[in-house]
Amino acid sequence: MFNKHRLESPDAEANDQRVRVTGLEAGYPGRLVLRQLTADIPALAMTALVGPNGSGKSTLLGVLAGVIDATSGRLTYAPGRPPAFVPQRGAVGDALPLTARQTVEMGRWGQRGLWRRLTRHDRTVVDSAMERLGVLGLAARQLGELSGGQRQRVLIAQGLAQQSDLLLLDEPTTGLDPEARARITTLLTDLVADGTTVVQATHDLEAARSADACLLLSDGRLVAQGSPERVLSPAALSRIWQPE
Ligand SMILES: Nc1ncnc2c1ncn2[C@@H]1O[C@H](COP(=O)(O)OP(=O)(O)OP(=O)(O)O)[C@@H](O)[C@H]1O
Repeated sequence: MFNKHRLESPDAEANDQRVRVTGLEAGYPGRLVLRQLTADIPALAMTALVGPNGSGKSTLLGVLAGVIDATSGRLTYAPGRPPAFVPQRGAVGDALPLTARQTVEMGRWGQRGLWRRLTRHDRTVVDSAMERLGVLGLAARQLGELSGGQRQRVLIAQGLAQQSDLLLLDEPTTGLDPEARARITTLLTDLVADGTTVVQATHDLEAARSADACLLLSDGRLVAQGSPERVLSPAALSRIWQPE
């Protein structure tokens, strides 16, 4: 598992990190968001991205996932599969004419290609992902008809179906009831134990405190990284969330 001393050491072996981000600048047309961001994503660990609204968490996830291009800086990935990205459920159109099952099946397109039929193995992976998220019973329902929390679980199942060793999630437990939240938290912990590197943006300080590492962002810059106890100190929290 994750070795905290290694993360804090400037001599950390490159292969302790799943992703190394160096001097990253990224954003949207006409709007630079991430500025000179240098950070490590430790391998085989849970990393929480924390920071106020608009601090750049989703943008950083988008860059790590390869859906937002960096304008400068370097991203170094340890050998592994392409990342699986689970966006915020609000970022996924309600009007898509897809069932829950078809949505999860899209997670297999990376391996299978867009037009090929899914194999028996693909269907087993999809079933198992849906079962783990408790959404098998919703398989035939239209995505747009599901409640927010149900849709969230379907999107996480889609991420799981990609069978990546790097899972990026944007606020995976926001809007879930306590039982569903606990289920996702347990699932993510199990995935890390099984060899997945998990990165989640979250406003849930309890989830962030139980992560192996935290990256604290403010205004597009990295304010701190390391163990949750160090990064989420009362002083840091009051400085970031209650500016003068
Ligand atoms: N598609 C976009 N086009 C232009 N600006 C954007 C876009 N998406 C986000 N931004 C801006 O980028 C900045 C960072 O947004 P981002 O969504 O990365 O923050 P966040 O930390 O994830 O916020 P939240 O906690 O509210 O989800 C914000 O100022 C936001 O307004």
